[in-house]
Amino acid sequence: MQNRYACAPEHVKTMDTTELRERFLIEDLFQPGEVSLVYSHQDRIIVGGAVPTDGPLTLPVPAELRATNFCDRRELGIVNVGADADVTVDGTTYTIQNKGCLYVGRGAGAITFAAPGRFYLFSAPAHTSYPTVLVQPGEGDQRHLGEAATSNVRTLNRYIHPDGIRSAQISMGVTQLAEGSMWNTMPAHTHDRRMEAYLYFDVADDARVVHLMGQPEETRHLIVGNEQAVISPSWSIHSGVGTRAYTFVWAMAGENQDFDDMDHRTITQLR
Ligand SMILES: O=C[C@H](O)[C@@H](O)CC(=O)C(=O)O
Ligand SMILES: [Zn+2]
Repeated sequence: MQNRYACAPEHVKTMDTTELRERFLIEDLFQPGEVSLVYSHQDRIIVGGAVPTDGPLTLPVPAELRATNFCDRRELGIVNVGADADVTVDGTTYTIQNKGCLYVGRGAGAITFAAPGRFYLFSAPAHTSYPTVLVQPGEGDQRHLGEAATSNVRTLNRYIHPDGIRSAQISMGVTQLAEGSMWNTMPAHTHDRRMEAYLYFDVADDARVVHLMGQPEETRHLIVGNEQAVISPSWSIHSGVGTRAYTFVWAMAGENQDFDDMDHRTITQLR
């Protein structure tokens, strides 16, 4: 498991492209035949990618967790960005459709992933246990956002949240841009109560997303390709513009689970 420490905003101001990418962008999360994990000290979340090929893959229990099972003290959200495929938790099999989500509560035992899925993982420490629940695309709470005039028509699906799949601290969902729309989360916001991670997917091979990060008055950008993830500290904006439409998984952890508790910034405040 890769380890990434948290960075202060004063440090981020001084970073060049290479260092920004090393610290905040995860380019190689989806490796054929492997489960890849990155431990971030931003709220101690773990992001991962599981790409089963020849046979099912078992979620490893990295030594860094000092645990017997991955979910001994953690909960886990899984979104399938590949074709419909099975995940087995403690002997129960769930078929997650493309863009569907499985929540795995604290206390779960062995977790395995089957082909042809491409599974994105987001995990956080959990103080209590909630049931393992599957939600398929379209079954979450949907918000239709944006306008053609601002090139940000999109559908936001909330899966793990206080009125949906319950969790100890994870909030998680999928936002899909309409054809011809390119912007997400502009006007931008921060939420000092929560960190957030984005996984951009369904990005065309010859397309990129320009992800905006940093303090609102001191922004930086990352050029992001398909199935690459970005770690967004609580003090950072997280917004993106693609060279064409794309989809992303967003997931948060931290002090609260109040989705609308955001510190909004106007477009003209950004620097
Ligand atoms: O705090 C919430 C997150 O930034 C995302 O849910 C935003 C998003 O999906 C969107 O505006 O399209
Ligand atoms: Zn946010």
